[in-house]
Amino acid sequence: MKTGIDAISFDVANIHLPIKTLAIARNIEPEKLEKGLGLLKMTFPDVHQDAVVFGANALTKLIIENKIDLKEISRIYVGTESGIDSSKPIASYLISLMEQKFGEDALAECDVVDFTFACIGGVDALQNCLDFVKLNPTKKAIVVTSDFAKYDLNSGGEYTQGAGAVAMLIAANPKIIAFDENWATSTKGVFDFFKPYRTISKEEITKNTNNDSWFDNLEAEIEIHKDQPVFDGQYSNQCYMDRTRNAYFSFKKLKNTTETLYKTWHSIIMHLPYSFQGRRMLSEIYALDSAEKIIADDIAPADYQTKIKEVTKSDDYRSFVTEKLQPAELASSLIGNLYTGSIFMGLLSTLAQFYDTNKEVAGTKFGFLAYGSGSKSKVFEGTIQPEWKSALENVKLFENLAESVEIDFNTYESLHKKEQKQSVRTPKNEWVLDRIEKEIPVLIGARYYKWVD
Ligand SMILES: CC(C)(COP(=O)([O-])OP(=O)([O-])OC[C@H]1O[C@@H](n2cnc3c(N)ncnc32)[C@H](O)[C@@H]1OP(=O)([O-])[O-])[C@@H](O)C(=O)NCCC(=O)NCCSC(=O)C[C@@](C)(O)CC(=O)[O-]
Repeated sequence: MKTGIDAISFDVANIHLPIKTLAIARNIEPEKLEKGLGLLKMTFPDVHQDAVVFGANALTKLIIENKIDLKEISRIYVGTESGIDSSKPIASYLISLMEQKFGEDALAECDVVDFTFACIGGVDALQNCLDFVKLNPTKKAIVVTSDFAKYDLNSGGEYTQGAGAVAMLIAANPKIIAFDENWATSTKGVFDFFKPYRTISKEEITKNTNNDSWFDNLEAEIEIHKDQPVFDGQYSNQCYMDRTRNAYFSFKKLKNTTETLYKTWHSIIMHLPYSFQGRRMLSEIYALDSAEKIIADDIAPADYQTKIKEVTKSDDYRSFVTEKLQPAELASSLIGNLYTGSIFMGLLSTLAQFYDTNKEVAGTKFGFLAYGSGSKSKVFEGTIQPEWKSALENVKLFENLAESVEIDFNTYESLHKKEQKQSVRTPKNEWVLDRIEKEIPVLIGARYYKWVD
């Protein structure tokens, strides 16, 4: 029995800063970002948007556009690294919003949970749901990936920001893609990118307050969470390369094949923290797994890096990139990093590109290289199904992205600093963050959302 993705939908922050505007403001050569990293636009959440809003909008679209009977849904598993609570998962918020929209108890028997492992949490949720459907073929699951990739102002990650969600229906005999049995994993505990709790002293917190008695209960130090990660960019690239290479060659062993694996893949879908990450990172695998052995595994480390760099400049590699990777890059250039959603947006971008150019890809194999900082890679593959085109009819990815509203640099900075109070875009037919409870002490921090017609 086949299992895989039966339907797909998405929601992204539909306001953006042109990357050129950011480059000029930060005194970076625009060509570096546009031609070196492949960036064109950077989406950023509006005042009324957060990871719950993106997830709820993608999920609502998935349900309505595919006329999903919620009684058939046994699980909604969320991949995210933008949790807004250490206890209550985003999945719990999604359930309450779906009940508001589709009726009380609509999902009362549905199992829901968040999966967190940086950008690979959505792939972990997918693998888990596939196993569940294999065991329970009459049941269905939904995977929602939702994140806000926010970096500090002026940091090396600033131009890779983005925000949004992808939701997918996982079922037996799927319409879009059926995944194969083999999944290879490579894991190593590292500090390439992480979002630690940072400590702040009671003295620091209370120095500007008028001795409010609520603060008496504070411990000497409390832990605060910041959306922006601590990261080492070039080291994170090295970890990405090491994990994906190891998982790729483990995958070959699992398949017991000596043929050049990537040649058997019609398209390659990778985690894209920015558009050109895949093409910059895949050159090592390309060279090591080529029939001609472009580089040897055992050359001296200094030469090794130079050789890999040379491979990326070759005509062969360039046409390989155009053929197998570029369709996945297109949406990433217009959105930025979606963390858990990036790899699935790459799949959607590839299929939308083939849909719009009327290319038939049913029966072809797609290879997936997932990565999450911290760090873990998973390599797996799937076959595009005969009904993929009809399943994509309503998605209209590039039409939707073209409607994104441009913002200027001052608006971007005031949104980033949370100084902006008024939404840039008037919401329509979507979920919005209504308010966050500020009253002390009961329900402080509780978030309330509403549907806007
Ligand atoms: C991604 C980095 C490291 C980039 O770091 P960087 O220092 O901005 O850029 P770079 O120096 O690595 O590369 C610039 C490229 O532009 C080229 N260039 C230069 N000038 C020009 C010009 N004038 N015209 C044309 N091209 C130009 C230059 O030649 C080079 O291309 P290359 O030759 O190496 O292919 C940085 O943005 C960063 O630290 N980002 C945040 C972390 C990150 O995204 N890491 C990626 C791997 S980890 C990951 O993917 C997981 C993650 C981040 O998504 C989190 C999670 O798992 O949750």
